[in-house]
Amino acid sequence: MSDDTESGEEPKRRRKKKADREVKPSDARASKQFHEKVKTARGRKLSSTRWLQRQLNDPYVQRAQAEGYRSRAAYKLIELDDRFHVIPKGGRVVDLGAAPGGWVQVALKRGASHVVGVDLLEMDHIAGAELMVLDFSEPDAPAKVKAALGGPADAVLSDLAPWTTGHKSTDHLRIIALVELAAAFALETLKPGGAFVAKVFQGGTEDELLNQLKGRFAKIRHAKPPSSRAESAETYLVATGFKG
Ligand SMILES: C[S@@+](CC[C@H](N)C(=O)[O-])C[C@H]1O[C@@H](n2cnc3c(N)ncnc32)[C@H](O)[C@@H]1O
Repeated sequence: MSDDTESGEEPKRRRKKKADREVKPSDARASKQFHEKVKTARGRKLSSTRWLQRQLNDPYVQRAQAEGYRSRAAYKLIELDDRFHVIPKGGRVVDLGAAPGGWVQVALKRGASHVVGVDLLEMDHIAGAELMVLDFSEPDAPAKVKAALGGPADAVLSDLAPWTTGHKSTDHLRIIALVELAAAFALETLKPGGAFVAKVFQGGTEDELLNQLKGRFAKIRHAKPPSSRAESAETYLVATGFKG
């Protein structure tokens, strides 16, 4: 996944033995009161040390733990929905790139009646949601998701963030490809009045995507929710009032 990922979970490849940790992430009291400094332990890369330190000092990570959300990313959807009202009560919602499930939890909490979450990674069960392990870039993936949805969507949400290779132009193309797939799916699946929310990265081919979407929605905006880290290139495209 891109280094821009803001999921509350440490990427698996960076996970180290508990004994390497200077401070337990679960020790909420300690992390609330002090800015934690994490020493670089033997065998832990500097990038992992930085990740751990950032997590321990992040108020959204602490809030997610306290409020039972699986990821700090949940707050991005909460903030976007507070502002743009993209999740209608009783609505059908698709969440692309859903793991570990923060957005799915938010969509259900905000009254969506049918939520389909899709990810390459397996997710623990969430009552009331249908979770699919699926590579959304596979040709038959959109049809499978539509079948699970069982009717037109009120909202198509995409927090998809590809795993990066380190090769800049390859990574760039992967990011663009995923956003375009999500947009194409939204255009095919939304019901009139529906909303499309997608993570995009500054420096992507946003102009092309915007041209594709203009005229199909009443309003298209870009928004960076306060919980999205300032140093992250991510922002969200929010298209509302699908015209059909
Ligand atoms: C930033 S995380 C999503 C966090 C999520 N919104 C939450 O609230 O917990 C991005 C997700 O996109 C998924 N992803 C990336 N490429 C994908 C693909 N081709 N198909 C399905 N999921 C993909 C990753 O596995 C990752 O879990």
